[in-house]
Amino acid sequence: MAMSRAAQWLQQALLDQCSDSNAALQLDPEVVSSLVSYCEIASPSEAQQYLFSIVGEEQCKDIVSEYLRIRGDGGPSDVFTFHDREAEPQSEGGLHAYVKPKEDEIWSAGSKKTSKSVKQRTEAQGSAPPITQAAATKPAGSLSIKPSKAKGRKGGKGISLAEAAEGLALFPRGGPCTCQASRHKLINNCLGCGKIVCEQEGEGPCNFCGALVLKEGSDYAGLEGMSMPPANDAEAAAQAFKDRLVEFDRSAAQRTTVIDDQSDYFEIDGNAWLSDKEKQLLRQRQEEEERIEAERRKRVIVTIDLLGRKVVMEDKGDGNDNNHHENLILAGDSGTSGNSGGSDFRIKPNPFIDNNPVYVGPKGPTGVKTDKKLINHLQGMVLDRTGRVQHDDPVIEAVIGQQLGDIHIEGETPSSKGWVGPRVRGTGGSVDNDEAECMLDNPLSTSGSRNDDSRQGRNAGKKKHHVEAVNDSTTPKPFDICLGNIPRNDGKTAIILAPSLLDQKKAEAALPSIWSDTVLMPGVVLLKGWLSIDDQVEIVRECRSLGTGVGGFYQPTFGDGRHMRLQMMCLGKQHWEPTTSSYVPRRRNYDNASPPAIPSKFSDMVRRSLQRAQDLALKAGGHKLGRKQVEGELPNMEPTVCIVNFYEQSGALGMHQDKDESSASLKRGSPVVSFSVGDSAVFAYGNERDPEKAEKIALESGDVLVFGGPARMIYHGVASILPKSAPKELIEKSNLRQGRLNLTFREL
Ligand SMILES: O=C(O)CCC(=O)C(=O)O
Ligand SMILES: [Fe+2]
Repeated sequence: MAMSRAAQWLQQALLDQCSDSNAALQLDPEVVSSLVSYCEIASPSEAQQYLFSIVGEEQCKDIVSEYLRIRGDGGPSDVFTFHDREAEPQSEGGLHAYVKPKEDEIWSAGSKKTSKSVKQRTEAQGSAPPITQAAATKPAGSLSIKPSKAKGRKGGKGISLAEAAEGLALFPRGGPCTCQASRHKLINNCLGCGKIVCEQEGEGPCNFCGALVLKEGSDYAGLEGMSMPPANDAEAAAQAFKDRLVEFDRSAAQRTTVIDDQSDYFEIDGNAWLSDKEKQLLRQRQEEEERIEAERRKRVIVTIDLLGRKVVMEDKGDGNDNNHHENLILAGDSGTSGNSGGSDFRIKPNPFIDNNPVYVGPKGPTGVKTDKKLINHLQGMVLDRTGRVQHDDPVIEAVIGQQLGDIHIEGETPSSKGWVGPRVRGTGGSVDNDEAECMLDNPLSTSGSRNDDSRQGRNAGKKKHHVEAVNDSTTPKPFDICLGNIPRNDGKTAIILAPSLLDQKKAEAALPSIWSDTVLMPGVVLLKGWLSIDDQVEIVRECRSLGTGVGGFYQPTFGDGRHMRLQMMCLGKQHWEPTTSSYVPRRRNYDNASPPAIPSKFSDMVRRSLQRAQDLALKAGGHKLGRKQVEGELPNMEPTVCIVNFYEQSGALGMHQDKDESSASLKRGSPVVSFSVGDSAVFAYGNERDPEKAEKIALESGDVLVFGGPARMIYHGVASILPKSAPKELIEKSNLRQGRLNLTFREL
């Protein structure tokens, strides 16, 4: 092949240099011609690089630049050095040339002897530089070489990555180091021999075995982005799978979270993995948590429902926060709808209690139909109240008497069962909890306690018959109408409050002032203060004694399970049973006890008072006409039954007729004689069931009311009790607790 002008020039220049006996370069002509022929097929940069590494940069810099200039590939200013590799142009024809070392060549990485050894070998063997045609004709772009990091190195050669990977190439970098990455940073372990390569040694072939050692993510020798596109789908899938595995492995540590709660919470002191500081921190945390828990236990949450007249407190006994009463959220009375389920919520439920107060508006509790004519208890006389008879007057006294400061709520629930509730100064005893559950007894409502038109109770629904033996230990201790040992109930926490003071004052103010005996209507006579204080004290003593004995006071329940808002006992021949609204010899609904006899003193008082009432009735217009009953007349009556009621402050009795006595007695108009002792009551009576249409009077302690004859079937009821209205003397002498004692005598 004919040599180009540039090649001829190069050959001559090199020979001339070698012919100089002083020159460092001593090559024989054959070697020179091999060099030239390689340069001819190499790209300018490769030719330059090649010449620099064989001949030496210093020695042939000028020759190379002139050669390239003649080749037309750049003049002296275009001379390439290792520094300029980034700007390396494509070789002519897109060919890359590279130098493949002979198999027996040992390349010492980073050794400056490289060019020399090649030179020496070349000299010794007189052979051409190692150029293979195959490599020389490798297609462009198949491999590219990025600039070496060992900038400024003299010598070096173009290599393929395949060579580099095999550890055959020389990579310029720092000198050998034996620190094993203890002094310098770690590059990596050699995958060939395991040598630890440090930064001092740098990336490149391992100094020991020659295998390529690279940093993770290295772009050394252009590895970055050099990956070949997958040849086919299978390869692509395999590569993707490999990448996924590698990524999974790489991020394994981040994914794995170890929660050592044993050492976090339970084992502090003996934990070998914790430092002293960590132990201290954990101890502090534990103490803080224990403190918060102790405070939580001490906290007592009390809901005072002024509208619903109730006090309800958290029962923490079972340790469960049973918050399943969200449907019982208290609603304020909007004044129009009275819809307790409306959006007009005023009081949030106490989340800790089972018995959240339920607001019952004029329409009654949600889902319960009540008479729409029920009287709004906030207007005048309290006729429409919700609640039950209760045993809790001390706390009511405190609340009503605005002595809230007197209530000492004890910090902790002493037992898991009941709340040892508010204690009131001076009473010494705990406040009873209300055992009743019914919220529906609307006093004076037509569907009230003594429902329908008489003492005929609702037979429908569940009946709570208590037919156990009288002395059954499950029977609660009878109610004591006098202060002293107050019997406890079953630990439920709802307490029904009496009407607010405002309500009571309004009710009182609305009542007519009656100072003397009066015929209220034909057949209804009020004997004002007829019972002397001594009589009253006697009545209290007898009732207390009978009431706490067998067949004594109990809180009756209607057939539908509702409780009456009073304590009751019957005296005489029969027991009136609210579940059936009938007279029975024994109270099957409760403890099977038979009623105690009516004390003769009582019967005597009845006879005398009735006599007085009859006289008044006659004077008022009633008179006898032969055997014919005349309007206003009150017939005689020998009491065979007495119903004794004790109303606490929230007690009441709905509008009803007394019509469970014998038909003969009723037909005759046999009068009912009623004694009132203790706190005053707002008593309603009239010819209609509608309490709004009823007359209201105050029945005070000592009053006797007689209704019979033409008024035997009047509707009547107790709207409310006026607290603290009992005569002081009576209280002092009898120790009667707050509330009202009422005895109604009738003939069966
Ligand atoms: O307590 C009252 O004044 C009335 C009692 C009553 O009506 C009854 O027991 O039937
Ligand atoms: Fe009655």
